[in-house]
Amino acid sequence: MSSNKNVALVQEDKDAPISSQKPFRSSIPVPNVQEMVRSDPLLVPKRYIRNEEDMPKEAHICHHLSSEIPVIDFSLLSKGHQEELNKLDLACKEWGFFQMVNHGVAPEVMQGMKDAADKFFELPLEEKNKIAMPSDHTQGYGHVHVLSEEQILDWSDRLILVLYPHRNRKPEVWPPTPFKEAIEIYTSEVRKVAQELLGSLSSIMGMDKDVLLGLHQELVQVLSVGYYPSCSMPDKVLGLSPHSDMDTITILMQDDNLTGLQVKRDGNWAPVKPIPNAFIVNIGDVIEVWSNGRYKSIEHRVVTNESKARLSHASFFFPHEDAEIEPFHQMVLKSPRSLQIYKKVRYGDYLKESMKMRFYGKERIEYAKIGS
Ligand SMILES: O=C(O)CCC(=O)C(=O)O
Ligand SMILES: [Fe+2]
Repeated sequence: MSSNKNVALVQEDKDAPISSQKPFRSSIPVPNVQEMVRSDPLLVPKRYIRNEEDMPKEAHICHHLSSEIPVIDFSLLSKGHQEELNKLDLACKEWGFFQMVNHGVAPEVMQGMKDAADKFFELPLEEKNKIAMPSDHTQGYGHVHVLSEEQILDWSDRLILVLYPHRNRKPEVWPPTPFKEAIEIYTSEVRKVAQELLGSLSSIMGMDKDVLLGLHQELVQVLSVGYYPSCSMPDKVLGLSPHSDMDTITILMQDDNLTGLQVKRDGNWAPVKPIPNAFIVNIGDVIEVWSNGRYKSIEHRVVTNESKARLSHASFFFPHEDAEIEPFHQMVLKSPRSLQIYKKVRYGDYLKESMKMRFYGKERIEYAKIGS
């Protein structure tokens, strides 16, 4: 693991607000992967080759587990069906991941977003670079989480935009119409789903539906459209390093025909096979803390393939930086020996500490553990 060190070589601006303007820390510049593949489809520079233990080896991929990833019916959840709420509880406890069907977002809205994103990523590099991520924040087209020259790089490029709050938007790095419109329509629909889902999560944690959303103070929303080019050596690289999400929940729209996302399960990896038009939802670190570890923010990663590029659309939902995150009393009581595992953290501090660390595995949540 020597070349993926937990070090930050970039200068840190200690006084800069960690606000949602900086959902991630500024990255050092790295090559555009799509362009690299376009100019030489066989080239895989050394910087992308994983250490032995991270290479996506077939022996560690449990295809049979894909069908066990829970499927939750959102329409039943929002009607308060107890059986579906029990399924949600189990899914968050056992998997931290589930597919969500009947979420109410129209297929045309989803397709509109996918088509517009496809068109954007097909544009020549100089066109896409008109909205390139600048060095002083992390919105726009580029890369995030690259903290050192030694870091092993992900086989992907992405477009990252803050949607809410509006005051944190950076209009200068938004793509032009019609992609812009597709983003507005799609993300506002996903926001409604997220708010409703927070209601269900609030219920299964023994609270009134609106409590969890209220505790966010402001529901910060970030979109990350990931482009994972094909790779001539898919068993040597990763599209995205293993990580857990540091948000409350993530709602992902993936390609209906390509599997790339894998979820960690008992030390192995379960591919998330797309169900057409379903969303994939995962629990982030914030819910893990609030639930005192009952619900898990599970590690996941993205693998590439030899023949096709894959696009994914991740919507991250975060609390306001001033929100205080602490295990709910009733969740502590439900824990083995009623032991509280996590302490109270201000979310902005959690983000700040997390971003000093490498984007890898589940190490970042250690900061919120009692005794750390
Ligand atoms: O692209 C994917 O399937 C997953 C993306 C993801 O995990 C992330 O952006 O945090
Ligand atoms: Fe993720």
